[in-house]
Amino acid sequence: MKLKSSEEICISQNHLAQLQTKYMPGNRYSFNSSTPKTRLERLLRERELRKFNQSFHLPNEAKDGNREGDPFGNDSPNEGDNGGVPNEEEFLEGFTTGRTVGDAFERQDARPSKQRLLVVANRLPVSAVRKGEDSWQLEISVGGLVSALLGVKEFEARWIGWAGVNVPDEIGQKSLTKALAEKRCIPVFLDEEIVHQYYNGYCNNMLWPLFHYLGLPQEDRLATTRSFQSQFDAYKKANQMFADVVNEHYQNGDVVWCHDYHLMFLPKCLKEYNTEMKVGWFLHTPFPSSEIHRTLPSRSELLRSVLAADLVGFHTYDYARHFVSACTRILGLEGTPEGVEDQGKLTRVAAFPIGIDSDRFVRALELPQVQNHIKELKERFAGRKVMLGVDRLDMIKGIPQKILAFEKFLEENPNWRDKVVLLQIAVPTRTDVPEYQKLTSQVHEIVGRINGRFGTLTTVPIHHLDRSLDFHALCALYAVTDVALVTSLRDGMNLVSYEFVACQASKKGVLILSEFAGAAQSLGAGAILVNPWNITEVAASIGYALNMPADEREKRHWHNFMHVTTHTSQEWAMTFVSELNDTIFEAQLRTRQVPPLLPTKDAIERYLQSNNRLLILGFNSTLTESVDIPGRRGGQIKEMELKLHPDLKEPLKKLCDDPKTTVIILSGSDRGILDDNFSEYNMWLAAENGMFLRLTTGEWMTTMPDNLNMDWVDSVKHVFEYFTERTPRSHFELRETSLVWNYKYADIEFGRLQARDMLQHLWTGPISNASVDVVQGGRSVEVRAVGVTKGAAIDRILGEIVHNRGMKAPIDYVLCIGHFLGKNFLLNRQLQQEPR
Ligand SMILES: O=P(O)(O)OC[C@H]1O[C@H](O[C@H]2O[C@H](CO)[C@@H](O)[C@H](O)[C@H]2O)[C@H](O)[C@@H](O)[C@@H]1O
Ligand SMILES: O=c1ccn([C@@H]2O[C@H](COP(=O)(O)OP(=O)(O)O)[C@@H](O)[C@H]2O)c(=O)[nH]1
Repeated sequence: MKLKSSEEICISQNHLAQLQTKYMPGNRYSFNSSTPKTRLERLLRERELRKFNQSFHLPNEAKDGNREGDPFGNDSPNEGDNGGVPNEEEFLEGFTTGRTVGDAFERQDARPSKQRLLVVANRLPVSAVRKGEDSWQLEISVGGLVSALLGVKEFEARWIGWAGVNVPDEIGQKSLTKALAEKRCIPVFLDEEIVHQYYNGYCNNMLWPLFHYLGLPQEDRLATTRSFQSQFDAYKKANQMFADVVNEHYQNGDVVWCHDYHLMFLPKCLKEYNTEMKVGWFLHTPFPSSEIHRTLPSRSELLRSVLAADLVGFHTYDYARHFVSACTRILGLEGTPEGVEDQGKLTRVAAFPIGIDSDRFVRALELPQVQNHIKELKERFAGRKVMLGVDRLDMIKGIPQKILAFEKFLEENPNWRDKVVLLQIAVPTRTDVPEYQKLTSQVHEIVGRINGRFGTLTTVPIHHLDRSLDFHALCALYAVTDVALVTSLRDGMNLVSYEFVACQASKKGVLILSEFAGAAQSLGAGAILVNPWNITEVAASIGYALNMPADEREKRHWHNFMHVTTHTSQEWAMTFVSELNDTIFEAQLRTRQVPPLLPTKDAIERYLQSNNRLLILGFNSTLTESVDIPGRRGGQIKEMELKLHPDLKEPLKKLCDDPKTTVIILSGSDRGILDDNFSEYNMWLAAENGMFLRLTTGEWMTTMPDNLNMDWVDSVKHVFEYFTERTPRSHFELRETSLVWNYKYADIEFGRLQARDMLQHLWTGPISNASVDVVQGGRSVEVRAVGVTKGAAIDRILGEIVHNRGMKAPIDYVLCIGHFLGKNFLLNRQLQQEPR
């Protein structure tokens, strides 16, 4: 890190003073005029503070030699054995120590405090290899999730996960726990059977292919369909085991960040244990279209468990959108721009594209050992352009497709055959899963065939390695590459493409990138985007990339380099945690706005003391039987019948027979429906929002205001018929004072679009001047004569009841229970003013 000039530091000190006055006094979220009120304001300020902390504190720390908690703070390339670039051991230390800016607002002195972060992922950043009864060797794990999270140095973090090894004995478990503790890692011990069913089975044979659009097991994988239930049980059991370890180590105020498809059940387990826990969940893979997710037998359970988290994150907006859509279509919940809402509880859903620790790569290129590697590679491949693929040997990476495209290129361009080489690093992964074993032989076979076809006695066109490389070797390879080839069929993000760009400052090579990798959204402008399934297109792109003029390469590289060096893994983690903190704060604010729960004990006591009570009850969604998930199960017919819940019949009868209690059913439903359900009770029925009233022993009378104009009905009916015909599974009800179009069972997104169109027409079309109210419900549109509201009707209803009963004593108790919408607000207000 370069020291800033004194002038810059001086400016920063002024800036500090300003910031301190602006943000520091009092609590982070206290409401005075200078504190941010909206989420965006808060997040913007927090971001500004983060930037400020980075630019202001680091030079001072470097100057003081105070590098505690920041082993890489002063990274002059000449320093230390490693030139300031951490080796893998140190790299790991970097993850486990460090400062935070997440809670900077809470400090008075502008020196941020550390926020404790529990990172929970299936795999620990190190895998353990047993060397003796109680001795262990720890090796860094390979994969994008580990790479990205190791770059996160701003929190006091602990990592909880599986060490990739079965440790059945107590001595082994104790000694491994101790060895891992030095790396601030905490193991979850999974036995072989669980690993087989949970990791190899449910995670990697079921969820992984499904989330990457490869579908559920078919043909030879069909047998696994039968073991689905036991695998799912093991999945839940494994998630609970992770939760138990988190609970054991959790301290108040910790942020718990759960990662990936292995742990979709974890947020629910954690919240069941402690509702106060701050829980975030991030998915590193794509989240597929809801039509794909819908095929999964445990689709609903998994979605609901994830929704227990406070914040749910994805790499791209597309994945976030798919998730919200799955929650609306499969669970019938409300999707909003903020996330998913269920009975007033919001789970925030957003995109947080991951990045890499780009500095680490840039600095590594200057190390002597990397320079030596680079020299060797240049000599080895002199006179040939180098193309590179680096992937785990996984079917989603499109390795066979990549190699076939390269073959096609060689086939069509004989002049390139001795001038280009493809180096493919294929890291073995999930080797216990049969699909992966099959892929390995398939790739070997194709590589052998192509090398046989185009190789000579001294050279082969493809160098294929079934192994991983260490960090330095990888950096050298990235640096000497002319064209990197990423052909994932689907990929959550793909960090290899980022790492390649970070190492290309001098060469400015070309990136050919699958449009189905999340990275295509961020590096799309500089890369050549391809459809990996289209081998002809990929072959042509290889030719284009190899022949690309220097100025075009430079422009493309620069664009991507800027992105990779600014959207780092540190930024990613800090943004996620900062939004998680903010989400919790927002939820607390919202909770304050929700009307408090009825104090049941108090309500009962007062009920017992009172002598002339009035109970006003809604019907639909208040006294009816609940129907299963709407939209999918054919529950429409059942619910349209609107039946009183059988369990309520007995208590309702008792209430109605009590001479001290008057019960009114106040409903939007028409008279017939109320007659069908309540004729046998001694009560008042107020149909169509109170426009019709009857004591069950008497006749219906109307409480409609005089001169209610209903001339508009035919025009509206015409509009409703039109939309009902064009919106499958929608329907409308023609009542005497209103018309209601309901799309609760229709495709929710289509229903909403149709409703928007309909409202537009009603507000601006032929009936725009009629004296009607057009009311937009959750999943309905209602048109009714002006004045037809429960609020307006209640006065007339009360007058009628008091008169009819010849009531002398005042009403001394009113309890109103219903499923109220904003449109009934008037009624609520009136009742609140009633004497109690
Ligand atoms: O732990 P394994 O089963 O050996 O698999 C390795 C990791 O693979 C996946 O990585 C994903 O995360 C990357 C970073 O966000 C992303 O760039 C990439 O597109 C994904 O495939 C998996 O999601 C991890 O959980 C695994 O650890
Ligand atoms: O020999 C190798 C090959 C790959 N990697 C790392 O593995 C990660 C792969 O991440 P990516 O997001 O591309 O895909 P994933 O494997 O997570 O699906 C990258 O950080 C690579 O640097 C590595 O350490 N050694």
